[in-house]
Order: sequence, then structure tokens, then C-alpha cells
Amino acid sequence: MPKTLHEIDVSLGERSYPILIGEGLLDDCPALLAHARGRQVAIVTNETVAPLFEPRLRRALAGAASALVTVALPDGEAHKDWPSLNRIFDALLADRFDRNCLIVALGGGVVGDMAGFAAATYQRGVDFVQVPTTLLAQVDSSVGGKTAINHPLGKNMIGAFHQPRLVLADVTTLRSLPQRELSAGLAEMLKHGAIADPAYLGELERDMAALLGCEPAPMAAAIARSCEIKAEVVAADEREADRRAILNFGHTFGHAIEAGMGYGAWLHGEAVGAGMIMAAELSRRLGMLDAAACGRLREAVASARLPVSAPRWPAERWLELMSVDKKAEQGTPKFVLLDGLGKAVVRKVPEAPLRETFEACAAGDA
Ligand SMILES: NC(=O)c1ccc[n+]([C@@H]2O[C@H](COP(=O)([O-])OP(=O)(O)OC[C@H]3O[C@@H](n4cnc5c(N)ncnc54)[C@H](O)[C@@H]3O)[C@@H](O)[C@H]2O)c1
Ligand SMILES: O=C(O)C(=O)C[C@@H](O)[C@H](O)[C@H](O)COP(=O)(O)O
Ligand SMILES: [Zn+2]
Repeated sequence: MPKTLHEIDVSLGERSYPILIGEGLLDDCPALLAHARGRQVAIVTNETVAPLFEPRLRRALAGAASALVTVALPDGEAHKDWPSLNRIFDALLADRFDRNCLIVALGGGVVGDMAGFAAATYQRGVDFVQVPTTLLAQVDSSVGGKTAINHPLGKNMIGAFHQPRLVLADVTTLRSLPQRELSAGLAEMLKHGAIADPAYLGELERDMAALLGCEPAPMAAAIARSCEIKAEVVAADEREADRRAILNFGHTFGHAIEAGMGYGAWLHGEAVGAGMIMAAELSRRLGMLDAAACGRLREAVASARLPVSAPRWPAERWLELMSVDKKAEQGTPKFVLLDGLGKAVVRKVPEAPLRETFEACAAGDA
């Protein structure tokens, strides 16, 4: 029997939508069927996820959709690009999908970001639903409507804001997720605690072994808390005029690592893990975060089995990579810093402490 364990609303006026977190929702979800009824539906997924879950989702949708196609993209961050995006458009056009069609993103954040961008732009915008199957996608990327592809010079540089109509997180899909991918999801969860809720950070620290073991009850509760935090921030500032930028904690450094190492060498969550340690270290050097809090965050990241050291690059390389960031102003990066745990602020910083941070956090030194 399918079970909805948590329901969280992303409150955005006419663009509001529910996040349903539960077990077995992939096979039976009235809310999904209501969106699919009588419409042309495209399931966008990838070559790894398709054999795991696509037949179940297809079966669930078959009675409702007027037409059903599946687009299975090549797997990996290195394929979050124009050719993959075009494969989605090719399939939609080949089957004469109209502007009333529905796109269903089935997979991790890479699939979700690309399917979402396709939905934002196909015939100037069609509806889409997120069915996230990684921990990272269930706690972060499926919520909030940021969609994008990468550019060789910068992460997520080409994209659009386009909110899904529904997020359907079936936690049973996480059973097949490799350990490294679970850790990547934990990075974004630790981020939510660090920027907005120290009590939640404490719960993650306490339950880390259970979460790494993907135990159903603590996992579903933590996914729900992360979604609540993200939903609250997005509802307050949908298009990142100011407050939403706090969700970028660890990402100025993290995106530089992803682009600089070549997309896919580090997982997004791994780069965010190391990036959060760098941002905490920078906050400490600016007198905003005490050494104990900085050390606590480092321990939490380590306990999630994430990298705690950054690549050893010359400062000029870091600065060049970070000059391509959506928070940057005319090439000068801004950073999400912690003014104590649970309180995030966004600032430009002097170059000296930044250079010290690169050095202090380089492999082996942090
Ligand atoms: N839009 C946003 O707000 C937002 C937020 C955070 C991250 N992101 C983006 O999300 C991406 C990272 O997402 P991700 O960590 O989910 O990576 P991913 O999409 O690459 O998925 C990770 C791996 O797990 C596989 N997989 C997916 N579900 C599985 C399952 N249930 N069992 C076994 N394998 C499974 C995938 O095929 C892939 O190989 C990055 O591109 C990042 O920039 C976007
Ligand atoms: O939703 C947001 O806002 C975030 O910043 C969430 C991040 O975890 C995510 O990686 C996002 O894609 C980064 O946004 P970007 O604007 O820096 O590309
Ligand atoms: Zn992220």
C-alpha cells in the first residue's frame, strides 16, 4: 500500500505546489495521475535510472496519459549539456507534443535540472513534475524551480526559474543508491542545518549512522525537515533577489571545484561538503564564526564520509573559477558566510583571508 508520510507546501501563490514524501508513491499517486490525465506525458530519465524505475512509473501513468514517451539520457554530470537537452526536444517534437504536455523528471538532480529546463523552454514553457530518486534530489534539487545546464566555464550557467507542479519523493527508491551518492545528499542536508536550523544540524549529527544506513524512519523525517527549510527560503525569495542566496552556502567554492576538476570528477555534494568547510573557515578568519563551530561543521562533514579538503590550486586559479558564479558582480565573487551556526549572510570579502583559506583548506592541511 502506498503511504504518504509527509506533505510540505511550497507557498508561491499561483505557482504553489506540494512535496509528497512517502513509500510506494511511484506506483500509485492520485496527485500525479491528476496532472497526467488526458495529456501527452514525457518521462525524462537516464540510462541508469530507467531500468530501475521507469517501468513502474510508466505502468502507473499508462491509464491516465493520452500518449507516453520516455527519453533516457546518458548518465552523469558531464552530460548536463546542450546535446542532452536537445535529445529531450527532439523526442517531444518527433511525437508532436503540444504546449499542454507534461514532463515528468525521473532521476537525480542532473535529470531534474535538465528536464526542468526543457519544461521551462519547450514551446515557451510547459508543466513538469519532479520524481526525485537520489537523496540529494529529494532534499534539495527537486524543490525550488532552479533548472539549468552547465557551461565549460561555469556550473549551471544556462538556465531558468521554472517551478514544478508537484514533487513526488518515494523514499524506497533510495534503497539502490550507492553509498557515495547518499553522502552527497547528506552534504545538502548539513547545509540546511548550518544555514537555518542548528537543532536540525544536531539531529543529523546524532542520526548520522542511521542516515548512512538509509534507515527509513530517520531518513524520511530528515528529508522532510530539509524540504521544509528549503521551501521556506524559496517562498520568501523565489528568484534569489537576496535571502535565497543562503542556499548557496559552500557552493561558491564547490562549483569552482566541480568546474575546475571537470564535471563529474567530484560529485556535486562532495564539492559542497568541502566548500562548506572552506566557507566556514573563511567565516572564522573574518571573525564571524568561532573555532568550535567551525570544527563542529568539519566533523559533521567528515562523519557523512565527504571530502574535507579542497584541491591544492594557486589562488589565481581559484579566483578565476569563482569569478564565473551567479552571485559574482562584474567578476568579483560573493560568499555565503556563517555569522554563527544557523545564521547565514552573503558578502564580498577582502582577498587576504580568502587566499589564506585556499591554503589552509588544501588537501592535507585543513
Ligand atoms: N536545482 C537545484 O536547486 C539543485 C540543487 C542541488 C543540486 N542540483 C544539481 O543536481 C545535480 C546533482 O544531483 P544528484 O546528486 O542527484 O546526482 P545525479 O543526478 O548525477 O545522480 C547521481 C547518480 O545516481 C544515479 N541514480 C539516481 N537514482 C538512483 C537510484 N535510486 N538508485 C541507484 N542509482 C540512482 C544516477 O543515475 C547517477 O549516476 C547537480 O547537477 C547539481 O548541480 C540542483
Ligand atoms: O536552490 C537554490 O537556490 C540553491 O542554491 C540550491 C543549491 O543546492 C543548488 O546546487 C543550486 O543549483 C545552485 O544554484 P546556482 O544558482 O548557484 O546554480
Ligand atoms: Zn547544491
